[in-house]
Amino acid sequence: MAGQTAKNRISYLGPEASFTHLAALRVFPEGQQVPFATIPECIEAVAEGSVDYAVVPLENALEGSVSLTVDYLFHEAQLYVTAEVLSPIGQHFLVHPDNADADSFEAIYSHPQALAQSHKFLYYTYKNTPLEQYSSTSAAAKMVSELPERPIAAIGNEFSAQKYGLTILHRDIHDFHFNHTRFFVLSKTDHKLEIPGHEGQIKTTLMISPPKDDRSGVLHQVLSVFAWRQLNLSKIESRPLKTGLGNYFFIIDVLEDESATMMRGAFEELAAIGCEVKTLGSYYTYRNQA
Ligand SMILES: O=C(O)C(=O)Cc1ccccc1
Repeated sequence: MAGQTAKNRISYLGPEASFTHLAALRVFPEGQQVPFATIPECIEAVAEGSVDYAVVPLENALEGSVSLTVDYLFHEAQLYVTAEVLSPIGQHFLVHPDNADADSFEAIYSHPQALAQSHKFLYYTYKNTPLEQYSSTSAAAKMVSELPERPIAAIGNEFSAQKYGLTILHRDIHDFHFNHTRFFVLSKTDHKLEIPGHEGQIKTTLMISPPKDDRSGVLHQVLSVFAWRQLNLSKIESRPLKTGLGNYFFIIDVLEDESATMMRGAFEELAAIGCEVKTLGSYYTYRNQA
């Protein structure tokens, strides 16, 4: 059981005050936080061992999966999930204090997920203002703070506003009240991060590739492996295998520890029906406050 010492190095999508940074601080308040410019760079850092953990966004309640993270975990890296962090996400419209009285803006910058989560607000309030994708919400906020002579805005969180000295011109502009993001805490070794405050339920994430013969009813067979053992699923999603149109793998979250007898039976039966199973490990859930 690793993960609690101040010596841990943690990669996150930077710069400081991104949503991912806040998630990383929830589980490693004393760790050494190392910012990277992209999600793949965060994952590569843990895969090559220059950091101990990577904290990456996996899915958002409004926008669905962050496919970059899911696909990287399936195709590129053999890593394990040691914890998940569920964070409430509040998006605000941030401007340089010098531009707080501007009635129009040259452009609005943010991470694509933040722009998408605020789509209705942006459409109705700043219909003709160009939306520019940026590497993260905090990178956009930092950029706006460095260019007071340009009437531009960023979308991001309250901590970015504080950190980079920006004014919140419009608060809570995300389109639906229930806006949460799920983050994974990844490591090269298969273990559970156990620090105070986790929820009781253990979860296991599996990536299952169906047999190549493409016979009918395979998904039904896969689901029945879990159903008759009364193994509860909290998520199922399909992603392209990238081997041809119509070829998919399934990401399944099971509310059980992978070492449980029923789970070991499920793995054997999945192998018997010709499925390849990649387990990302079993882990606890940690919640972040708003
Ligand atoms: O850009 C950020 O701040 C991130 O950490 C990525 C992100 C963007 C929007 C919601 C959750 C995570």
